[in-house]
Amino acid sequence: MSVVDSQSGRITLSESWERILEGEGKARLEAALPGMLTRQRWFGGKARTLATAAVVEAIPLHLEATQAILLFIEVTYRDGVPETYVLPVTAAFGEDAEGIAREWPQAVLAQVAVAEAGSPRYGVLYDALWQEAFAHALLAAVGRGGRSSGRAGSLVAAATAAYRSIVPPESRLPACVMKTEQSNTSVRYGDRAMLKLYRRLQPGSNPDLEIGRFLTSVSFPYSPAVGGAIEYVRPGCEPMTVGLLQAFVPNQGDAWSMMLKAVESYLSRVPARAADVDPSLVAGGTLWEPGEAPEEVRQLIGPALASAACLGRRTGALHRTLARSEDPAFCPEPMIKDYRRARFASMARLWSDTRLLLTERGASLPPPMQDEASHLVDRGREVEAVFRALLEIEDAGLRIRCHGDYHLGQVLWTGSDYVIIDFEGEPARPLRERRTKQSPLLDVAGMLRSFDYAASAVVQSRRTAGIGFDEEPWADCWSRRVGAEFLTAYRREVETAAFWPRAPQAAEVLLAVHLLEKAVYELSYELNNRPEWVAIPLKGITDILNMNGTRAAAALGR
Ligand SMILES: Nc1ncnc2c1ncn2[C@@H]1O[C@H](COP(=O)(O)OP(=O)(O)O)[C@@H](O)[C@H]1O
Ligand SMILES: O=P(O)(O)O[C@H]1O[C@H](CO)[C@@H](O[C@H]2O[C@H](CO)[C@@H](O)[C@H](O)[C@H]2O)[C@H](O)[C@H]1O
Repeated sequence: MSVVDSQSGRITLSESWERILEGEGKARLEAALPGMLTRQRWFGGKARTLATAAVVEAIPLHLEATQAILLFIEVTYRDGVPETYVLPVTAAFGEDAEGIAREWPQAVLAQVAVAEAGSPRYGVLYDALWQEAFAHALLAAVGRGGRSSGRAGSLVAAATAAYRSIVPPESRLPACVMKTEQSNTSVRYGDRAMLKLYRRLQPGSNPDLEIGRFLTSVSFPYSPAVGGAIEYVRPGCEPMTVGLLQAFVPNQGDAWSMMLKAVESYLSRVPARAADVDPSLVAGGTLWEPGEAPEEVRQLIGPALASAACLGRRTGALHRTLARSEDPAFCPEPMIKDYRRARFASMARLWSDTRLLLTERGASLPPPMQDEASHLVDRGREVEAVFRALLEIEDAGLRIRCHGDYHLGQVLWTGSDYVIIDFEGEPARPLRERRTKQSPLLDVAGMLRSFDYAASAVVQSRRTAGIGFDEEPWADCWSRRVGAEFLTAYRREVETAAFWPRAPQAAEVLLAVHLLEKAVYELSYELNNRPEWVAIPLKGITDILNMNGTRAAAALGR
């Protein structure tokens, strides 16, 4: 039984802390949850007005010598649909508790006291992933397999055949929460394994697990092997993915940080050579028809060209592999009219929501951007016409399972090759949508936008720091040439695949449609998350609207 001290808010328990949800403790925990959730990087509801947070499932976990409770928390907002978040909690007392409150204050949920004969023990209830013993016990539970029951369903842990090659037997690898956490939280076990706990629970398998498990089963060399999963199962419902164990890939950083360095070094070399390079060479070539890059430009850009080509080949290999499966969840499907209609509707919705957001927030943007924003709002019909090309296109190839949120941050550089990670799809979309088969040009467009982001982000930060001259044409040249290298290598890899559209113009039009969709998504992402970066997709959209493929798409859609 638990009671709450009304002054301190501390929850006092007469026996074990595990009885925290009995008596007054549950309401106290639920009152503490909003504050804790909004402090977390992984909490996706920060931009919404939170109304309530309620514990809707509690699964006691007695793993090895550790005790934890896995909580499912239903969060409701003033508007819109509720969300469910996953939070494993455990307790620490005395000096351990003080250490946790000092080092990881964001992990603490509530103050507790357990009444023991005579003097109470004071402690904290906190996110169990930060407890090394729990992290070890969870890893072992995946390897062993097992089930723990909650009120409505059970948590099931299971290993794949790859577990043994990932986790050395009888080992105790140092475990720690990774600082790079984003929408989820991952625990790293030495240089061998990584356990990712998904924070938002949604019905159905997470594509990260589904795609990862498939790629592991065919020994795909350019993604981390999946060693197991933790799922929540309930009679009559699809399992929900709670955790994913995968091989840790020792790496020298992601392709995003590599490309930022490459752009920085390119731009710093330009002034010394600019006078020798004919301006038409800087502006020449297109993404789709780049022609041979002039030697002066190749030399200036340097090794980023070969890196982009390698990434293009790996992306092609990923798509060919994903399209090879006969499993109904993977096997390619024709782009029938109904699918294209649904995609057009989703793109048109994205555009009208983003356009509204841009109109609302436009006035708070810096003045030069306000003009750009209003020009874009005026070009609304043109944007819609490009998306409408999807309805008219005759040969769109096949749709396949894709990465879904492909950008330079989703690729790790091992020192000798690229490894593709995070097959979760765009975190804001429902799982069902993320598992839908799409045109492979969705991923291609994602990566091409990312090259453009890298170039623009460096120009923007150099401009803010007062470095350099008018670097934009040079940055555009970098992103077009590096992007074209990626695209050419990718096309070479997939041109004989059944999913690739046979008519070259169809592929070019499809690419334009997906580039525009991604850039509109980015505009909405930046307006909501990083207003200082809004200029990047704004310029991106204008550039995309001027591409030949986009003009052809708009003509088709009019
Ligand atoms: N298998 C892996 N090996 C090594 N590092 C990884 C691995 N998977 C992810 N990471 C690192 O963790 C970060 C976050 O991983 P990611 O899967 O993108 O998480 P999230 O879904 O939370 O965005 C990555 O940017 C990368 O630095
Ligand atoms: O990595 P996530 O799954 O969290 O993806 C989201 O955040 C990304 C930003 O971290 C965002 O990507 C955009 O910014 C990147 C640079 O930070 C850039 O490389 C990408 O091209 C650009 O789209 C992504 O869109 C979003 O879903």
